Amino acid sequence: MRLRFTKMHGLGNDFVVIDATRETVDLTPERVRVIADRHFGVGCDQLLVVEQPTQPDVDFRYRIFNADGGEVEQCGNGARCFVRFVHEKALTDKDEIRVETRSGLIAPRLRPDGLVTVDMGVPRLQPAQIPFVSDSDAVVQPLDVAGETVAITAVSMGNPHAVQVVADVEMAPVQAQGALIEKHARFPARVNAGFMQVVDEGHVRLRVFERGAGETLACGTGACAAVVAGILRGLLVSPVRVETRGGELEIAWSGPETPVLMTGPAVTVFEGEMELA
Ligand SMILES: N[C@@H](CCC[C@H](N)C(=O)O)C(=O)O
Repeated sequence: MRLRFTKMHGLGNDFVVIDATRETVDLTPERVRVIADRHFGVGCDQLLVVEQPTQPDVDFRYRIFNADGGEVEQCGNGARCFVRFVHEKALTDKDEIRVETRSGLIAPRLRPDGLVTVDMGVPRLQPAQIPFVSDSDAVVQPLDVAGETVAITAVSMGNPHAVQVVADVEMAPVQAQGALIEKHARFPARVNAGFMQVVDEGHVRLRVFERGAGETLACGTGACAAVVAGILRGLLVSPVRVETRGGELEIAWSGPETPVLMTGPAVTVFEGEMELA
């Protein structure tokens, strides 16, 4: 199978994007892993597939696969790249697009300055919605990680996040602890592990160990979840500038039962073709 793709990134969180609106693309977890492999394939953190919608009044369906081959519910940086992709491929001329994802509808908007704002939906905070095994719905909950108690806030942006506050994000045990939190038994669907340093009430530094991809240069849903956690903990006031290793996002949230708005860039790097067995 010959696969045409576009390589894109949002703040260095990189994607292979496939247009499946006109032809069916037969993706297996093994094929996704090969495409995402940085030595034997194209290389990416996530693979994004753009399809025709399955629901009325929706423009597209957008599917997301982690580098480990697993299909997931949501991807914030991917949502911004998705909008740029459908414009560059002339699949639509709408600036405001309604998109079906595994976890519901999102509404990205391409702005005149080239940045993309995405309505990422209302964050889910009840343990069962995340899913997180807990008898309590307290904002801050203890999590035992290899004998150490870590204070986390569990948030779903469609996909699950465990956010902790750290003194210095550059010194945080992102690799070692992130890998343990990702597969923690209290997160039955696994989880993205966020490490957030609060600089002031409108500015944080963030690193995320992503489920199915390891640490990435930025995580859009991770940024949304971190700001939600920070506001719920009384540490932040919307809007918040989120500094990642790959660049900055602005995240706005007016509080429970309101959607999170994420604004940031999306970049096309190159187009290519790959032979898939
Ligand atoms: N990089 C993404 C999130 C991709 C999915 C995530 N690894 C998961 O498994 O939930 C983003 O920008 O949000």
